[in-house]
Amino acid sequence: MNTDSSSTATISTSSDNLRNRQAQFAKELYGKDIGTKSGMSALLSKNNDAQKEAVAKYLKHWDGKMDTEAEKRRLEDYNESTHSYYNVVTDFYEYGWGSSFHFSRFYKGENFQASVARHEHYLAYKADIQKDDLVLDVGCGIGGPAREICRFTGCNIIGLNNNDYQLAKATYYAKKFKLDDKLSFVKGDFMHMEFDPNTFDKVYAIEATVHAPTLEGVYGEIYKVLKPGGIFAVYEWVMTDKYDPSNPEHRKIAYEIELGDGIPKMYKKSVAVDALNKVGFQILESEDLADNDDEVPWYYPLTGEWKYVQTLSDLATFFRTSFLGRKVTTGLVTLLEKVGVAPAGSAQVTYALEEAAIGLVDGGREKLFTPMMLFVAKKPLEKTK
Ligand SMILES: CC(C)=CCC[C@@H](C)[C@H]1CC[C@H]2C3=C(CC[C@]12C)[C@@]1(C)CC[C@H](O)C[C@@H]1CC3
Ligand SMILES: C[S@@+](CC[C@H](N)C(=O)[O-])C[C@H]1O[C@@H](n2cnc3c(N)ncnc32)[C@H](O)[C@@H]1O
Repeated sequence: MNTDSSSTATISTSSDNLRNRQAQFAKELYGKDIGTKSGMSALLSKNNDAQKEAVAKYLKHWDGKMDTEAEKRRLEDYNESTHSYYNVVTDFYEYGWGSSFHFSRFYKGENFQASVARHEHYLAYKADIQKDDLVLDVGCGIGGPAREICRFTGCNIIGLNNNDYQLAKATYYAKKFKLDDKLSFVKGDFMHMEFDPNTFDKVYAIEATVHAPTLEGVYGEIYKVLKPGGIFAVYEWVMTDKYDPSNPEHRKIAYEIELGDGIPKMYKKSVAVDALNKVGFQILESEDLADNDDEVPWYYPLTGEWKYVQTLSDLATFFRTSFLGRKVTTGLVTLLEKVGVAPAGSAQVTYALEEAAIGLVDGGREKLFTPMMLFVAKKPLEKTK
């Protein structure tokens, strides 16, 4: 009994320490008006020493080693490592992609923003989100999807995130767009949720739970906080059934995705299915939305192939995300870092993002990887396990 309570106290003290340290660090990195600047302007105003430390903390696990020991270290350090990853990539993401940090399908004639919003609406529809529902957004980024889903359905959303900088931005935008009566954002690790059990009507997660060291861990936490009868809908990042980890070409692609996207370990689809079942969910639907003959593939903005661009309004986004645009960004950031305008380590981040882009496109083309494995799962009314 004693041992139990003292170990619980030790765990919560150490997680409080981590939380305080991370919050303090974000303030050092971004200064007191944290969250109010965007993209390149935010990047250029970062503190040099703090940025150097954040880049080192992210990249220390990515030294090319693919053995089980290296993987174990990445899995153990998932929280700090992911936190550091988003401390250094968030401004690039916002500059290159916008405020929703996920992929989407594209229809002919549909522009980039419309496709991103439709992908979010589709998940809200699949999760059966209704007006005034209390909804949890697991790994909410800077709140792009939460703002869109709130406008689309009229629900109330709590966004959970372990990154202080993104939380500051999400909170700032909710206020700016007058959605702060419906949206709130809280700091927390999705592997150890602090909400009361059976709190939420619906839960969704968009391209976030892939950062978990184990899918069973994060799905188990979601199951706990969802009300009985509630729905969980997720776009999961997984390697497809075609992926063979013993094939060096396949493993190289998975490693590029892990490195460039700050993921401790990419799992296969079957691992996600087993994890959902094991924690008690009843899977209502599972579909790989990337497994189709779409004329415009989901990874097109990263290819640099002009033939896919759908509207003139997408030209700026397409240029920034394309191979050529990325080279221009890397060159400019390298120059700005050399003359002391961009913080130290920024160029290294652009190299890592380049690996991400290459791994994602190769994984997409070969159908070894999908960023949109849709699972719709229900927490049964009666306890089944
Ligand atoms: C990391 C996870 C689980 C999801 C994020 C998905 C995407 C939003 C990102 C994956 C790779 C990112 C890159 C960029 C934007 C956001 C992603 C597409 C850039 C285009 C941002 C601008 C840089 O100069 C190049 C980046 C390449 C990778
Ligand atoms: C690719 S972003 C997606 C963000 C958002 N869902 C969207 O689509 O814009 C992944 C998100 O998961 C969050 N995340 C990663 N690990 C986490 C953890 N252990 N606990 C809470 N959030 C986490 C990151 O901080 C980031 O906001």
